[in-house]
Amino acid sequence: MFTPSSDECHQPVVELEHISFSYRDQQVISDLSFAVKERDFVGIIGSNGAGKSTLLRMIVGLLPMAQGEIKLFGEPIRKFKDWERIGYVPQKKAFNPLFPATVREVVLSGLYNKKNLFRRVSKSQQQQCDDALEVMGIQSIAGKRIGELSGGQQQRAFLARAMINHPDLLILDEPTVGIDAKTQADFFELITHMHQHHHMTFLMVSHDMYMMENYLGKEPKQSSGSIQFYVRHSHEIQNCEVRDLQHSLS
Ligand SMILES: Nc1ncnc2c1ncn2[C@@H]1O[C@H](COP(=O)(O)OP(=O)(O)OP(=O)(O)O)[C@@H](O)[C@H]1O
Repeated sequence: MFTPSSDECHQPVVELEHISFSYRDQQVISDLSFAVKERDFVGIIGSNGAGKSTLLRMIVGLLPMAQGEIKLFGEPIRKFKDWERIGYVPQKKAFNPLFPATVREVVLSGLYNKKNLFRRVSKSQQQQCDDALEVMGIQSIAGKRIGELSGGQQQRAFLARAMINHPDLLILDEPTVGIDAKTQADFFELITHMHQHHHMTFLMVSHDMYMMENYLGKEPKQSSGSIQFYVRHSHEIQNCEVRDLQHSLS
């Protein structure tokens, strides 16, 4: 009987095909191809200015692609509409600490898109918000102003915001910058737990080599320019031949 290999039995979530990008005359990304598959944890490292944030911003549709093709869940990005399937936590420097919103409001804003910006928040949406706050362990600070929180608490709030729609893919841009070592370790434990137990796919930029090597191994799977991709599959992926065998027997 044919049993697909772990690489074959999980669908691509993000496909980058010969991507190039320039800011005016500065070429930042050149002919990059890479695929993130279901339930991968992909860590991206690279020197300052290598183009990591630019790449993530292209993937979430914030920057137009100059050349090449990006597919999300198998669909070309220009046709893709299912943005709820993707949670994105941008770099912290993109956040204005004077922003006058509470943690609850920030988390709820993850539900809004252009269509429902002015709708009242329903009971079930409040429940979704409570669930996200609970998963991140920040229910007790839901009423606090986001700007008053510590860096680690803010990161949890932004993660809860990205999680509120139960995304299949979570994209994180340097999520632990500016937070202490203990909080960083807790944060990594939280996201690796989510990777192993919540069947999610992760794409994360980080300068934290210790975490990368610890969770993703010492060798990058691929390098492109000065960007390197480290990959780990979740346990479910390693066992997917078994899963498929069980499916075919049931
Ligand atoms: N809006 C912009 N306009 C012009 N140039 C930009 C813009 N944003 C980034 N750049 C330049 O593009 C290059 C790549 O930037 P990017 O932020 O993607 O790098 P990075 O790998 O994420 O860096 P870091 O590790 O420092 O966050 C840098 O040289 C940067 O100065």
